[in-house]
Amino acid sequence: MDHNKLALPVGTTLDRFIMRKQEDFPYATGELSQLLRDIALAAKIVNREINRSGLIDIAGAYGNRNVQGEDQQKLDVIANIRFIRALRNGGEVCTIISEEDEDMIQTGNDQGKYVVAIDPLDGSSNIDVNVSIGTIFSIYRRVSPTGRPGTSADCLQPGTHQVAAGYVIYGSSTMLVYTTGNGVNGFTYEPSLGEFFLSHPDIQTPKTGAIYSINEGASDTFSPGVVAFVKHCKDASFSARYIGSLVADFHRNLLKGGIYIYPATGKAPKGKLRLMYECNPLAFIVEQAGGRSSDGYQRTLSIEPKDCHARCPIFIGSQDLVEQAEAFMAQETAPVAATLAST
Ligand SMILES: O=P(O)(O)OC[C@H]1O[C@](O)(COP(=O)(O)O)[C@@H](O)[C@@H]1O
Ligand SMILES: [Mg+2]
Ligand SMILES: [Mg+2]
Repeated sequence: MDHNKLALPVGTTLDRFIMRKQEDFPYATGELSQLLRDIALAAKIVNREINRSGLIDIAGAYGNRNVQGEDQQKLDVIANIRFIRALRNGGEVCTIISEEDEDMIQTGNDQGKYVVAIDPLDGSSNIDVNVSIGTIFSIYRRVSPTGRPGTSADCLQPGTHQVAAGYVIYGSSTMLVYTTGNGVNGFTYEPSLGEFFLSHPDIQTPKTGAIYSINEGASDTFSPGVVAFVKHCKDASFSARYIGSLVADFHRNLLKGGIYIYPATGKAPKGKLRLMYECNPLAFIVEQAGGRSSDGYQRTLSIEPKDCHARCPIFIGSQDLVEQAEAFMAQETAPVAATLAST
């Protein structure tokens, strides 16, 4: 598909962009378009809550723990409610997998063709300190359009089956970045007009870069391959950048070139990040932008999810950097020099 078949000008509204892109698909019925609009609507509402979170009493912990064993922040809960409500009211989604809910959420839209996996609020540790946070979503089509919706066959599909994925970053500006498998486009929110406008058409991530993002606080439990790759980055005078909000670290590296790694650690032997609503959607986007994503060995999108909240290590970003990291992982016991020579 020639992504530029319909190169819409910067400043095109998201609504118009969705509508015009739908025309690329003669058999499109508009349901996915409507679903993307529902997500954009919820993002606008959550954006408003985030922007004024310091003024109203929505800062701090909610007092519950989620299925991950994490203390839920009030904004985690508010964002979760807002997105679930928008997806339920929109009517296109039969089942939702949310980071904040242990079980799959059946919306009651039994005719809904889509399953959505969502991280309503990403970067929870940064909520109260005014650092960029986000929302991450992944969309699948039901495998069994008739019959009981939300079966595990519908919900536990590999990332290669995603029909769309994206994220919202609530930062110095608020942006929505998404793909439907035909390139990646970014839209910036203009609050006074209540509209998202095309600001980053057809995003291509640089093939390489000089930024590495990893929480070195856990480095004493990194595997030899990760240790060797981090040393390689330092020897190459790369810049270390780590915000602690996956969406924000990913977005920076997507635009500037770089690699984000959340490896297996002593505390998180399977990695910390969740396959269905963190790793898969960002892997779909980075691949559509010319980058790469794996667990150090296997392509992220081909990993078979065992359950809704399955975790996996992630190495994601510029093609060359991820390949280099994979070479170190493959040769965990080989001397660094030999590994460098072979990459
Ligand atoms: O504090 P750590 O271990 O570096 O983990 C930070 C990572 O955890 C996360 O906060 C996990 O996501 P949630 O905030 O959605 O739970 C990522 O955004 C971030 O990259
Ligand atoms: Mg997250
Ligand atoms: Mg979250």
